[in-house]
Amino acid sequence: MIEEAKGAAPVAPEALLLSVAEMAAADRAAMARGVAGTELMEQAGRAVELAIRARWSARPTLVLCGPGNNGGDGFVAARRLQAAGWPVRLALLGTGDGLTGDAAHHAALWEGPVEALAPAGLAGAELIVDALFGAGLSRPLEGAAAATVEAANAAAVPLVAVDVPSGLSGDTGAPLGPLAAEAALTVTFFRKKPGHLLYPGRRLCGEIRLADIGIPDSVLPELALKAWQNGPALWRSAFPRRRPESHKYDYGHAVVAGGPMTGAARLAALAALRVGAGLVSIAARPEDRVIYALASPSLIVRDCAEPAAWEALIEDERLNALVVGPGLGRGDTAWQLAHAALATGRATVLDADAVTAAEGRGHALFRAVRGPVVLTPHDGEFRRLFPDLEGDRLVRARRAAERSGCVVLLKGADGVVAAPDGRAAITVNAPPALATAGTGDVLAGTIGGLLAQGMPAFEAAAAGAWLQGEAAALAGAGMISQDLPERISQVLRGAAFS
Ligand SMILES: NC(=O)C1=CN([C@@H]2O[C@H](COP(=O)(O)OP(=O)(O)OC[C@H]3O[C@@H](n4cnc5c(N)ncnc54)[C@H](O)[C@@H]3O)[C@@H](O)[C@H]2O)[C@H](O)CC1
Ligand SMILES: [K+]
Repeated sequence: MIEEAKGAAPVAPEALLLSVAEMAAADRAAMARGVAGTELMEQAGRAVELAIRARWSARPTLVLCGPGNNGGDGFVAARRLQAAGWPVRLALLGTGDGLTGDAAHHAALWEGPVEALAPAGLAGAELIVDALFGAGLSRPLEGAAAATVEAANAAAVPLVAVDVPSGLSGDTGAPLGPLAAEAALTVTFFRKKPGHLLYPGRRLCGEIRLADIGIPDSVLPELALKAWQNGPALWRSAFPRRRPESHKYDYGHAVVAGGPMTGAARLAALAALRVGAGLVSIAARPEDRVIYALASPSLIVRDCAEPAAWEALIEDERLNALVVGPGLGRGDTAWQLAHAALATGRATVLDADAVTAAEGRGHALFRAVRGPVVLTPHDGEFRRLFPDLEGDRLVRARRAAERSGCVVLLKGADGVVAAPDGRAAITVNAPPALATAGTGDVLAGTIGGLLAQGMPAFEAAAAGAWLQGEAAALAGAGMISQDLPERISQVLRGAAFS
């Protein structure tokens, strides 16, 4: 289990996400260590200049500066682009009286004219730099700022956002109000924010470039450090290692509760096998026995005609990971099987029909949680299980995890894995092809297979979500869910961590 404690060396420091408030704390901590604010700003503006010059050749550029430090970055970028020979104009929101400190310092270094910010000013620009608002945005865009951003979005001119597209919340990835800039490129600093990865923010940012501006990583232990961009760095140390001297019992025994939709349970079981579970069983109704037996000679089919048989079956503690939900169908069976699984206190994945069966009675389910449980709802299932939770996906997933005592994987293109202790990971590698029937079954089985091998629940859910994305990318656009289990093996064969 990755234990996070303030002051501890952070896990996967390069994948950490900082909230807007944590970023400001990092800035302050850097300055407390003697890094000058004007130097941070110079480096931020330099990062913007270099990112622009790496992608575009010199062209008439208009830099839009806001009244604060985001604007200060814009002044630096404008000055540096001009020094590199670019034709640069600068337009400022307001009179500039509000510019203080670092921003005033850099505004004074700008030798060109300062225009008043207005939509008409966009005429002739072939590149726009949006340095209006960043971390300090506190209300919807209005007045000249709103009109100019609206005109910029309508113009067929690439826009480069400084830190975050103006109008967008760096924490939620949602615009504050009806309007946010649409960027071709966003240059941000020190660490990404959740808003860079959560939709629509991920789309509005365009390409994201992360720049080091001189804030030392040594400031990190002072910060909360509970959110990451999902990737192997976050859970590699907890990933099952294949050892030559091991035998299959070392890799656990996952059991999937089979139901009338046999395809779903087969997908889940095959995924558990492919991700390396030592043994995988399917608890099958007699009438489905042959179908499951034909799915793969590696699958063990156990007769399980009704919930009482399931309860008897899972008394066997060698079955150390239980997957309940895929293919069970709506109705009370899923609820009974889920409760029996939770009562064992063993690692359990509740997916699809098991999540839906808890609709309106989540508390009864959560009270039954005794051991590591991973819930894998999509948006609709989540809303039915946690109808009162508001906020962005990161906030809602965290609250659901805290309330349920389970790891919650809120599936989606910006999937969020959240643990009851507040840790969270946002997945960025889910290709659109994943929105296909059956991928949830594969995901549930993959996580079950990792739990069977002893991975802690948060890391297993994060690794499962990431593997799913990589496997889908390998499978390509025409992917169907049954391609995925084999592709997961392919990803593992090529991975340095398994
Ligand atoms: N040392 C540092 O902190 C560094 C920060 N960097 C850049 O600074 C911005 C954050 O700057 P800040 O001054 O806190 O806020 P903004 O510039 O984003 O906003 C300015 C100001 O505007 C007011 N405001 C908020 N919303 C609106 C609105 N809708 N309309 C009008 N005015 C609004 C509010 O008072 C804000 O304070 C960060 O994003 C970085 O770009 C450097 O990059 C590194 C050093
Ligand atoms: K901006």
